Amino acid sequence: MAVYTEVSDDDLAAFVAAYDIGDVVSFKGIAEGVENSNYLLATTKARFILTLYEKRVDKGDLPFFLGLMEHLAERGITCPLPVKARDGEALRTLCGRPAAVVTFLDGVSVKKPTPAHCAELGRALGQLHAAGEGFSIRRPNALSVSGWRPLADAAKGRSDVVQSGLDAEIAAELDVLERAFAKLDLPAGVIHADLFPNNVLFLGDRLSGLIDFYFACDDAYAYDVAVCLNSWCFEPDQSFNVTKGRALLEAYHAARPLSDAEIDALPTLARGSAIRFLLTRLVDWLDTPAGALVKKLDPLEYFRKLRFHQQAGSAADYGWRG
Ligand SMILES: Nc1ncnc2c1ncn2[C@@H]1O[C@H](COP(=O)(O)OP(=O)(O)OP(=O)(O)O)[C@@H](O)[C@H]1O
Ligand SMILES: N[C@@H](CCO)C(=O)O
Repeated sequence: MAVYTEVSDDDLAAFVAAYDIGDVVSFKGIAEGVENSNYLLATTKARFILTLYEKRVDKGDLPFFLGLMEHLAERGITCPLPVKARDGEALRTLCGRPAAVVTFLDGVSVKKPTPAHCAELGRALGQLHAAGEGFSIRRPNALSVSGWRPLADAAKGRSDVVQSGLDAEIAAELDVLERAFAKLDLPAGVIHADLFPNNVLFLGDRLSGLIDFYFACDDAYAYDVAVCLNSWCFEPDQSFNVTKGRALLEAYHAARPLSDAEIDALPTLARGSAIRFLLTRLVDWLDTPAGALVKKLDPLEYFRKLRFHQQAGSAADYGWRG
């Protein structure tokens, strides 16, 4: 579910009246997503997504997210474009929550990405990184290496109910990663940081849009590549598909060339990205009450991915041919 805040007809009518987007034709909550309340809003002019930003989104970050989507859309990236109301503001309030209207993108997300989808994704990610250059607002990645220990502490003493020995495994991994990340000095800029298949839309085999920029931040570009290797290139049996990895990396490299340092860092970055999603899923798993409507995501999926990366010797294990 992702409708935490119900919007009444009167509230909606008053809200839409501030825009030049036509009259409401239909308004429907969207089930997918876990962070915010999303509605599909159809008007006499077009379709839009209306998002009410829920508790986990820091209000102070919204100018970054909305400004970034505008910056990227102006540079040819197919991402939602925030729609300004007549007073020139895209960020408004609805039902006591910060809210925005963005353009609707056609397409569907793929459940089982093929190598062709991975190539499309790699190319779009490279283009996204290049297009983000020059964006003026900064947002450090709160879920990078300095954010992992506090998450592990939040789960400490409880994670063994998910898997015996998990606390100790996480602590040992963090010791390794904190040292390894301290040595990295990689090209950085705006990254999406959560470009999972559910946040990428396709029309057939062609990528038609990127959505959900609410984890976007400043970090190493190659970390974003590692997030995608994790979320696009493993099979349901948790084996890594080298053909998909190669398709993703080669298409990315063609759009934004990877340096030798970035390529060498991939196993470390993939481990880091695996622990990031393991930890956020673990804390959510432990903190979400039984019976809550939110779909809980399996932390152990990322523990198994982490195991693979711990064995990876070089980028060749991800399909990189140099
Ligand atoms: N601009 C858009 N165009 C078309 N569909 C969209 C758009 N924005 C969101 N959606 C739809 O709404 C769903 C939820 O959106 P989104 O992923 O942004 O939500 P979220 O609550 O931030 O979720 P999560 O962080 O779990 O991915 C998407 O899966 C997609 O189906
Ligand atoms: N993509 C995240 C969910 C938050 O967007 C995950 O799979 O853990």
